[in-house]
Amino acid sequence: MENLRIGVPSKGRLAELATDLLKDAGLSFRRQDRSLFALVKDAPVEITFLRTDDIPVLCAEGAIDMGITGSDLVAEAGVELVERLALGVGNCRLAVCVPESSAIKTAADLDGARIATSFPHVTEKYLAEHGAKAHMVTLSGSVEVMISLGVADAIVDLVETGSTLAANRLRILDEIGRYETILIQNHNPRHAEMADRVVRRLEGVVIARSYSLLEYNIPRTKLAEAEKIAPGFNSPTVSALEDADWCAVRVMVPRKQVIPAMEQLEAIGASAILETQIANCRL
Ligand SMILES: Nc1ncnc2c1ncn2[C@@H]1O[C@H](COP(=O)(O)OP(=O)(O)OP(=O)(O)O)[C@@H](O)[C@H]1O
Ligand SMILES: O=P(O)(O)OC[C@H]1O[C@H](OP(=O)(O)OP(=O)(O)O)[C@H](O)[C@@H]1O
Ligand SMILES: [Mg+2]
Repeated sequence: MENLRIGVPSKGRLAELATDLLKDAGLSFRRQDRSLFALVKDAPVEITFLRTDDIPVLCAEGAIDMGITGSDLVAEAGVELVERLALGVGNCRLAVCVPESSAIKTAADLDGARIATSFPHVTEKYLAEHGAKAHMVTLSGSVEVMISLGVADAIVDLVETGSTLAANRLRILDEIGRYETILIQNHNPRHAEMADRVVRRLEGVVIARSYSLLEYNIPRTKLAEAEKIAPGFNSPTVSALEDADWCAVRVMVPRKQVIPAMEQLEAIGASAILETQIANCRL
């Protein structure tokens, strides 16, 4: 059977994120210099390095079976694909932005305006939904500067921290959508069984990265209360201790909730509370 082909960003902010995820999932490869192709060790998989924004269309066309790219770029490409897995990285929003002092106050005010963007299709759809028609200036980058260059009255661009907007004295008029890095697949992969294995492997890493393992000892009388604080992915594992009044608990806790959970557990009488990072998991 032919190898499964996975498209991975060759450069830009998603390149390293995607490569690290695949390696952590046991899909290791070595990219030589600027080569556009690599074989995965010990699996019938080959990696093709492509531009992030070309990955959706190349996947839909069948040149690659799977790909790692932004869901914003999938929406913009408007192609038929299967979204297999959200990868928990690359979170951003697409927003309509105007100068802080602009007279444009609502989406309807965009009627007749000039809008600079790298997302013309998503923008046109948004404008149509708001009954507005605008002159589109389509660019591949540096969109925020187009207002001060006098090319546009508004922009539609990705916002992450908001620092680019602040630096250019722009404000968000409306949010069009929220996006993240995803694993996509075409409808007829060359190696469907391997494609499912890639999904399961990456899922193990994605879940492991977003959870920690908490272990603690607690008086049995407080166990029910402790389980409310940290209910776990499935349910906590409880083991007996030499002192029959106490038990030991192991539970998965979302990373962001670990510190407050530790504090609350301590407050109800837990002791020896340990956090361990999970490298990989199958649940
Ligand atoms: N702050 C952000 N700005 C832009 N894209 C982001 C941001 N955060 C996450 N992303 C995601 O990264 C994708 C852009 O990936 P790309 O490979 O083009 O990286 P880049 O660093 O913008 O490269 P380039 O310098 O070529 O523009 C976006 O489509 C989006 O899915
Ligand atoms: O909200 P922030 O955290 O400031 O991030 C958003 C900025 O990052 C991206 O630009 P990028 O760095 O990719 O430059 P580019 O315009 O050359 O693509 C995006 O196009 C915004 O300009
Ligand atoms: Mg960019």
